[in-house]
Amino acid sequence: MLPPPRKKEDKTLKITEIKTFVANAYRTNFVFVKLYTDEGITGVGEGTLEYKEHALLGAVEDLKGYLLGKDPRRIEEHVFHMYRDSYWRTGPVLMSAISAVEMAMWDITGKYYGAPVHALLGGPVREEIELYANGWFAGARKPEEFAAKARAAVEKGVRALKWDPFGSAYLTLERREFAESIDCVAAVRDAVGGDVELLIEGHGRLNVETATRMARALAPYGPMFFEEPVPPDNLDALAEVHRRSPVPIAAGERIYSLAACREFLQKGCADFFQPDPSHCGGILAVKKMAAMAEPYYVSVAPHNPSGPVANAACLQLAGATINYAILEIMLTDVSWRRELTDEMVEFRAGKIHVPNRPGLGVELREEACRSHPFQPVYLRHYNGVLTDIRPEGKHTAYYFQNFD
Ligand SMILES: O=C(O)[C@H](O)[C@@H](O)[C@H](O)[C@H](O)CO
Repeated sequence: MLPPPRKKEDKTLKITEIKTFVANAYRTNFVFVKLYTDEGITGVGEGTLEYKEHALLGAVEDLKGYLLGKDPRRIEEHVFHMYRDSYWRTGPVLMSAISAVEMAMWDITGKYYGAPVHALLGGPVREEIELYANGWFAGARKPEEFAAKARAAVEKGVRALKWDPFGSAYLTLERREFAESIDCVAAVRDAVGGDVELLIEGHGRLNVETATRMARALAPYGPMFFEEPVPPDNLDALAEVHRRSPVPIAAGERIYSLAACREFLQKGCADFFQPDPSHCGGILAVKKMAAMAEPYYVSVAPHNPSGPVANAACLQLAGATINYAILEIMLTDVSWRRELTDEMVEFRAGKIHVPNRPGLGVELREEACRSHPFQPVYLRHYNGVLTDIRPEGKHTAYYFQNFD
């Protein structure tokens, strides 16, 4: 229930300062945005966009002229203006900047009204959400290594595992590469048994024919979905694979506008739609996209491999979105992830609790962010070092506070 407005509702609340923080992490640098107001309430957002951190910081800088002095509770209005008045609209950089400040405005609004964001978004619809793990495989290269790491994650209570078994392939797979990918899936299925969900990540790498053949070869292993089977720039190709695939298809992390969402849904591209609240325009954009997906009977499973603020936004969306299917969680990160915020993720029996703290429920520790400055990270999907992006020993199993 929405709490009654506070007495000073008529008072203006103004954004007085906008700061950005970049903190180096496991597979990326987290990019956080913090908004300050004249009432002393602050809000945090995250636009983490690996390989484009500097461009993102510049895009946030460009939004300052519009945002400073504005009331952060007028979220829809501000997003409309930041989007329309950019003229060169959409694209991951601009949309991630808008997303980060949008999230921070939700955080402030929730704190102002003393309510968690999901209570202001039409929720709650659930108190906890099923998760699937990403990053559980860090360091594995051979099928038996993936199998051992999968077994370890399942022993910790994880019930769904995502990974990319396609090595350095792009567009086509040689006969040997094709067989190795399937061997890896078979080894993991064999290790975890029939009750655990397997989610196969394609990172947009195959052509229609190869992806279709792969989908058919994956079918005996019963994956929950095959993600981004083809590159993201041809939705007709994706729809074609979806029509011909015997297994469910997921995609959408590289959809940045309601217009692209419309095309994605109308063309029948997937069973699971994966907009990212750090890239598609923010929390309300995901909520709108989820509503657009509802009459197509498409579920949303937002892309969420980034940092603690993005994760908090996804959790709030999960709490208020009826067709939110499953929450992505990175099981591996740097050991200092826990220092960067006061993130408190309650994990129990394969599910995560939706937090009830006002706003997004997570605070940035500015000093800790400053002690882990930017370091370049490089895309590794097509160069054969998919699973090991830091020198051996630098990544750590990032298990949530009460991961048992
Ligand atoms: O579905 C996912 O979680 C993503 O695709 C991630 O794997 C990264 O965003 C991608 O690797 C780009 O760095």
